[in-house]
Amino acid sequence: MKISKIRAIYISPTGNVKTVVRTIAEKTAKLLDVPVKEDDFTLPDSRSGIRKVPADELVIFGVPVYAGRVPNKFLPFIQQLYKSDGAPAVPVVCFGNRNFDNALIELRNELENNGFRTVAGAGAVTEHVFSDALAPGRPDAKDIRLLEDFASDIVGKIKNMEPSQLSAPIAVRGDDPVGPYYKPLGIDGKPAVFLKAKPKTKETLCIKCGICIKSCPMGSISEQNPSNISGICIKCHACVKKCPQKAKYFDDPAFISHVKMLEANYTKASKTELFL
Ligand SMILES: Cc1cc2nc3c(=O)[nH]c(=O)nc-3n(C[C@H](O)[C@H](O)[C@H](O)COP(=O)(O)O)c2cc1C
Repeated sequence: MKISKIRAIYISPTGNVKTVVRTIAEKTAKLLDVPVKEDDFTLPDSRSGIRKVPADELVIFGVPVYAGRVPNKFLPFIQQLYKSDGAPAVPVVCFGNRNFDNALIELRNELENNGFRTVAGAGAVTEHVFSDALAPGRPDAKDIRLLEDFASDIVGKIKNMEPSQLSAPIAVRGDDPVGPYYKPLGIDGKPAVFLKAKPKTKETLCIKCGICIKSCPMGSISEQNPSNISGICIKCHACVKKCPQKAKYFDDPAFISHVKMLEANYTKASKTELFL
Protein backbone atom coordinates (compact mmCIF):
# COMPACT_ATOMS: atom_id res chain seq x y z
CA MET A 1 0.00 0.00 0.00
CA LYS A 2 1.41 3.38 -1.02
CA ILE A 3 1.42 6.07 1.70
CA SER A 4 2.06 9.63 0.50
CA LYS A 5 1.89 11.45 3.82
CA ILE A 6 1.49 11.00 7.59
CA ARG A 7 -1.37 13.04 9.03
CA ALA A 8 -0.88 13.80 12.75
CA ILE A 9 -4.28 14.88 14.10
CA TYR A 10 -4.82 15.67 17.76
CA ILE A 11 -6.44 17.51 20.64
CA SER A 12 -3.92 18.37 23.33
CA PRO A 13 -4.77 21.09 25.87
CA THR A 14 -1.56 20.66 27.90
CA GLY A 15 0.76 19.03 25.36
CA ASN A 16 1.04 15.34 26.29
CA VAL A 17 -1.05 14.03 23.40
CA LYS A 18 0.90 16.25 21.02
CA THR A 19 4.21 14.68 22.16
CA VAL A 20 2.89 11.12 21.81
CA VAL A 21 1.25 11.66 18.40
CA ARG A 22 4.30 13.53 17.06
CA THR A 23 6.62 10.75 18.19
CA ILE A 24 4.65 8.08 16.34
CA ALA A 25 4.07 10.31 13.29
CA GLU A 26 7.68 11.40 12.90
CA LYS A 27 9.03 7.87 13.18
CA THR A 28 6.53 6.43 10.67
CA ALA A 29 7.28 9.33 8.30
CA LYS A 30 11.02 8.69 8.56
CA LEU A 31 10.62 4.99 7.88
CA LEU A 32 8.32 5.59 4.91
CA ASP A 33 10.30 8.62 3.70
CA VAL A 34 7.18 10.82 3.49
CA PRO A 35 6.28 14.20 5.06
CA VAL A 36 4.13 14.80 8.18
CA LYS A 37 1.16 17.17 8.12
CA GLU A 38 0.06 18.28 11.56
CA ASP A 39 -3.56 19.12 12.42
CA ASP A 40 -4.02 20.40 15.98
CA PHE A 41 -7.73 21.03 16.60
CA THR A 42 -7.50 21.89 20.32
CA LEU A 43 -8.49 25.54 19.99
CA PRO A 44 -11.84 26.95 18.83
CA ASP A 45 -10.32 28.74 15.80
CA SER A 46 -8.98 25.44 14.45
CA ARG A 47 -12.31 23.65 14.38
CA SER A 48 -14.18 24.78 11.28
CA GLY A 49 -15.01 23.02 8.03
CA ILE A 50 -14.75 19.36 7.05
CA ARG A 51 -11.37 17.87 6.26
CA LYS A 52 -11.39 14.98 3.85
CA VAL A 53 -8.32 12.80 4.32
CA PRO A 54 -7.15 11.05 1.11
CA ALA A 55 -6.99 7.26 1.29
CA ASP A 56 -3.22 7.23 0.75
CA GLU A 57 -2.46 9.16 3.97
CA LEU A 58 -1.71 7.34 7.23
CA VAL A 59 -3.51 9.06 10.11
CA ILE A 60 -2.24 9.11 13.71
CA PHE A 61 -5.25 10.46 15.64
CA GLY A 62 -4.76 11.34 19.33
CA VAL A 63 -6.97 12.58 22.16
CA PRO A 64 -6.61 12.73 25.95
CA VAL A 65 -8.72 10.43 28.12
CA TYR A 66 -11.30 12.30 30.20
CA ALA A 67 -13.38 10.22 32.64
CA GLY A 68 -12.41 7.02 30.83
CA ARG A 69 -13.74 8.20 27.48
CA VAL A 70 -13.06 10.55 24.59
CA PRO A 71 -13.58 14.11 25.99
CA ASN A 72 -17.31 14.63 25.50
CA LYS A 73 -17.09 18.31 24.49
CA PHE A 74 -14.72 17.35 21.65
CA LEU A 75 -16.74 14.37 20.44
CA PRO A 76 -18.92 16.41 18.02
CA PHE A 77 -15.76 17.81 16.37
CA ILE A 78 -14.26 14.33 16.03
CA GLN A 79 -17.51 13.22 14.44
CA GLN A 80 -17.78 16.19 12.07
CA LEU A 81 -14.31 17.43 11.12
CA TYR A 82 -12.43 14.44 9.72
CA LYS A 83 -13.80 12.14 7.03
CA SER A 84 -12.19 9.66 4.67
CA ASP A 85 -12.86 6.95 2.14
CA GLY A 86 -10.57 4.37 3.60
CA ALA A 87 -7.41 6.09 4.92
CA PRO A 88 -5.58 3.81 7.37
CA ALA A 89 -5.69 5.28 10.89
CA VAL A 90 -4.19 4.69 14.32
CA PRO A 91 -6.35 5.84 17.25
CA VAL A 92 -4.19 6.95 20.19
CA VAL A 93 -5.49 7.88 23.63
CA CYS A 94 -3.29 9.33 26.37
CA PHE A 95 -4.22 8.73 30.00
CA GLY A 96 -2.90 9.91 33.34
CA ASN A 97 -1.94 6.59 34.96
CA ARG A 98 -5.40 5.60 36.20
CA ASN A 99 -6.94 3.89 33.15
CA PHE A 100 -8.08 4.59 29.60
CA ASP A 101 -11.19 2.44 30.18
CA ASN A 102 -13.38 2.84 27.06
CA ALA A 103 -11.65 5.80 25.41
CA LEU A 104 -9.64 3.82 22.86
CA ILE A 105 -12.52 1.69 21.64
CA GLU A 106 -14.71 4.79 21.47
CA LEU A 107 -12.15 6.67 19.35
CA ARG A 108 -11.63 3.59 17.18
CA ASN A 109 -15.37 3.34 16.54
CA GLU A 110 -15.68 7.05 15.73
CA LEU A 111 -12.83 6.88 13.22
CA GLU A 112 -14.35 3.79 11.59
CA ASN A 113 -17.71 5.57 11.39
CA ASN A 114 -15.99 8.49 9.64
CA GLY A 115 -14.62 6.20 6.93
CA PHE A 116 -11.14 5.51 8.30
CA ARG A 117 -9.80 1.96 8.55
CA THR A 118 -8.07 1.44 11.89
CA VAL A 119 -4.88 -0.63 11.63
CA ALA A 120 -3.39 -0.25 15.13
CA GLY A 121 -4.18 1.50 18.42
CA ALA A 122 -2.50 2.77 21.58
CA GLY A 123 -3.39 3.67 25.15
CA ALA A 124 -0.33 5.68 26.21
CA VAL A 125 0.58 6.61 29.78
CA THR A 126 1.22 10.34 30.21
CA GLU A 127 1.47 12.61 33.25
CA HIS A 128 -1.92 13.38 34.76
CA VAL A 129 -2.74 17.06 34.43
CA PHE A 130 -4.41 17.00 37.86
CA SER A 131 -1.25 15.94 39.74
CA ASP A 132 2.44 15.46 38.95
CA ALA A 133 2.45 12.54 41.40
CA LEU A 134 0.64 10.50 38.72
CA ALA A 135 2.99 9.28 35.95
CA PRO A 136 5.45 12.15 36.57
CA GLY A 137 7.44 13.21 33.52
CA ARG A 138 5.81 10.69 31.20
CA PRO A 139 6.19 10.07 28.34
CA ASP A 140 9.83 9.56 29.41
CA ALA A 141 12.75 8.32 27.29
CA LYS A 142 11.63 4.69 27.72
CA ASP A 143 8.07 5.54 26.62
CA ILE A 144 9.40 7.38 23.57
CA ARG A 145 11.46 4.32 22.54
CA LEU A 146 8.39 2.12 22.96
CA LEU A 147 6.30 4.49 20.80
CA GLU A 148 9.01 4.55 18.13
CA ASP A 149 9.10 0.74 18.08
CA PHE A 150 5.31 0.82 17.77
CA ALA A 151 5.70 3.14 14.75
CA SER A 152 8.10 0.62 13.17
CA ASP A 153 5.58 -2.16 13.75
CA ILE A 154 2.79 -0.10 12.14
CA VAL A 155 4.96 0.48 9.07
CA GLY A 156 5.83 -3.23 8.96
CA LYS A 157 2.15 -4.11 9.13
CA ILE A 158 0.79 -1.78 6.46
CA LYS A 159 3.71 -1.72 4.02
CA ASN A 160 2.78 -4.95 2.31
CA MET A 161 -0.98 -4.62 2.73
CA GLU A 162 -3.37 -3.92 -0.12
CA PRO A 163 -6.13 -1.33 0.56
CA SER A 164 -8.66 -4.18 0.18
CA GLN A 165 -7.08 -5.90 3.20
CA LEU A 166 -8.07 -2.99 5.48
CA SER A 167 -11.30 -4.55 6.60
CA ALA A 168 -11.96 -5.36 10.27
CA PRO A 169 -11.34 -2.60 12.83
CA ILE A 170 -8.27 -3.12 15.02
CA ALA A 171 -9.14 -5.13 18.15
CA VAL A 172 -8.51 -2.95 21.25
CA ARG A 173 -9.36 -3.13 24.95
CA GLY A 174 -12.75 -1.72 25.94
CA ASP A 175 -16.46 -2.42 25.93
CA ASP A 176 -18.32 -2.45 22.64
CA PRO A 177 -20.91 -0.90 22.66
CA VAL A 178 -18.88 1.69 24.52
CA GLY A 179 -19.39 1.62 28.30
CA PRO A 180 -20.24 4.57 30.57
CA TYR A 181 -18.04 7.46 31.67
CA TYR A 182 -15.87 6.87 34.75
CA LYS A 183 -17.44 8.53 37.79
CA PRO A 184 -14.77 10.34 39.83
CA LEU A 185 -14.60 9.46 43.53
CA GLY A 186 -13.40 11.53 46.47
CA ILE A 187 -10.92 10.44 49.13
CA ASP A 188 -13.92 9.22 51.19
CA GLY A 189 -14.88 6.79 48.37
CA LYS A 190 -18.06 8.75 47.58
CA PRO A 191 -18.77 10.35 44.18
CA ALA A 192 -16.92 13.65 43.77
CA VAL A 193 -19.03 16.04 41.72
CA PHE A 194 -17.02 18.95 40.35
CA LEU A 195 -18.60 19.50 36.94
CA LYS A 196 -19.18 23.17 37.66
CA ALA A 197 -15.73 23.87 39.16
CA LYS A 198 -13.77 26.67 37.45
CA PRO A 199 -10.21 27.89 37.93
CA LYS A 200 -9.57 30.79 40.28
CA THR A 201 -6.99 33.52 39.74
CA LYS A 202 -4.45 34.91 42.21
CA GLU A 203 -4.98 38.56 41.39
CA THR A 204 -1.64 39.59 42.90
CA LEU A 205 0.20 37.32 40.44
CA CYS A 206 -1.88 37.76 37.26
CA ILE A 207 -0.24 40.22 34.82
CA LYS A 208 -3.10 39.95 32.29
CA CYS A 209 -0.74 38.65 29.58
CA GLY A 210 -3.64 36.84 27.91
CA ILE A 211 -1.89 33.45 27.55
CA CYS A 212 -4.70 31.70 29.44
CA ILE A 213 -7.31 33.32 27.17
CA LYS A 214 -5.54 32.02 24.07
CA SER A 215 -4.98 28.55 25.58
CA CYS A 216 -8.55 27.75 26.61
CA PRO A 217 -10.02 25.09 24.25
CA MET A 218 -13.53 26.25 25.14
CA GLY A 219 -12.79 29.97 24.60
CA SER A 220 -14.22 30.47 28.07
CA ILE A 221 -11.86 33.04 29.59
CA SER A 222 -13.02 36.65 29.30
CA GLU A 223 -10.84 38.82 27.04
CA GLN A 224 -11.59 41.87 29.17
CA ASN A 225 -10.84 40.17 32.49
CA PRO A 226 -8.96 36.85 32.59
CA SER A 227 -10.18 36.20 36.15
CA ASN A 228 -13.67 35.83 34.74
CA ILE A 229 -14.39 32.36 33.34
CA SER A 230 -17.50 33.28 31.41
CA GLY A 231 -18.06 29.98 29.59
CA ILE A 232 -17.86 26.31 30.50
CA CYS A 233 -14.72 24.77 32.00
CA ILE A 234 -13.70 21.20 31.10
CA LYS A 235 -10.94 21.11 33.75
CA CYS A 236 -8.30 20.49 31.04
CA HIS A 237 -5.79 22.61 33.03
CA ALA A 238 -4.40 24.41 29.96
CA CYS A 239 -4.74 27.77 31.75
CA VAL A 240 -3.16 26.40 34.95
CA LYS A 241 -0.20 24.77 33.18
CA LYS A 242 0.47 27.56 30.67
CA CYS A 243 0.24 30.54 33.04
CA PRO A 244 3.81 31.89 33.33
CA GLN A 245 2.87 33.48 36.68
CA LYS A 246 1.27 30.33 38.17
CA ALA A 247 -1.76 32.49 38.89
CA LYS A 248 -4.50 29.99 37.99
CA TYR A 249 -5.59 27.23 40.40
CA PHE A 250 -8.53 25.05 41.41
CA ASP A 251 -9.76 25.03 44.98
CA ASP A 252 -13.11 23.27 44.55
CA PRO A 253 -13.34 20.86 47.54
CA ALA A 254 -14.79 17.95 45.50
CA PHE A 255 -12.09 18.36 42.87
CA ILE A 256 -9.31 18.48 45.51
CA SER A 257 -10.79 15.38 47.17
CA HIS A 258 -10.75 13.51 43.81
CA VAL A 259 -7.09 14.44 43.26
CA LYS A 260 -6.27 13.15 46.76
CA MET A 261 -8.05 9.87 45.95
CA LEU A 262 -6.05 9.52 42.72
CA GLU A 263 -2.80 10.23 44.57
CA ALA A 264 -3.70 7.66 47.23
CA ASN A 265 -4.50 4.88 44.74
CA TYR A 266 -2.87 5.43 41.34
CA THR A 267 0.79 6.33 41.78
CA LYS A 268 2.15 2.89 40.78
CA ALA A 269 3.48 3.28 37.21
CA SER A 270 0.96 2.03 34.63
CA LYS A 271 1.90 0.47 31.30
CA THR A 272 1.25 1.77 27.82
CA GLU A 273 -0.90 -0.71 25.88
CA LEU A 274 -0.32 -1.21 22.17
CA PHE A 275 -2.61 -3.01 19.71
CA LEU A 276 -1.45 -4.26 16.33
C1 LIG B 1 -11.16 16.30 32.91
C2 LIG B 1 -10.06 15.26 32.90
C3 LIG B 1 -10.38 13.93 33.09
C4 LIG B 1 -9.37 12.96 33.08
N1 LIG B 1 -9.72 11.64 33.22
C5 LIG B 1 -8.75 10.68 33.20
C6 LIG B 1 -9.09 9.30 33.35
O1 LIG B 1 -10.26 8.91 33.39
N2 LIG B 1 -8.08 8.39 33.42
C7 LIG B 1 -6.75 8.77 33.38
O2 LIG B 1 -5.88 7.91 33.54
N3 LIG B 1 -6.40 10.08 33.16
C8 LIG B 1 -7.36 11.03 33.07
N4 LIG B 1 -7.02 12.35 32.87
C9 LIG B 1 -5.61 12.70 32.61
C10 LIG B 1 -5.33 13.04 31.13
O3 LIG B 1 -5.87 12.05 30.28
C11 LIG B 1 -3.81 13.14 30.87
O4 LIG B 1 -3.21 13.99 31.80
C12 LIG B 1 -3.48 13.57 29.45
O5 LIG B 1 -2.10 13.35 29.24
C13 LIG B 1 -3.78 15.03 29.14
O6 LIG B 1 -3.44 15.30 27.78
P1 LIG B 1 -2.90 16.71 27.27
O7 LIG B 1 -1.57 16.98 28.01
O8 LIG B 1 -2.63 16.51 25.82
O9 LIG B 1 -3.89 17.75 27.58
C14 LIG B 1 -8.01 13.34 32.87
C15 LIG B 1 -7.71 14.69 32.69
C16 LIG B 1 -8.72 15.65 32.68
C17 LIG B 1 -8.36 17.08 32.41
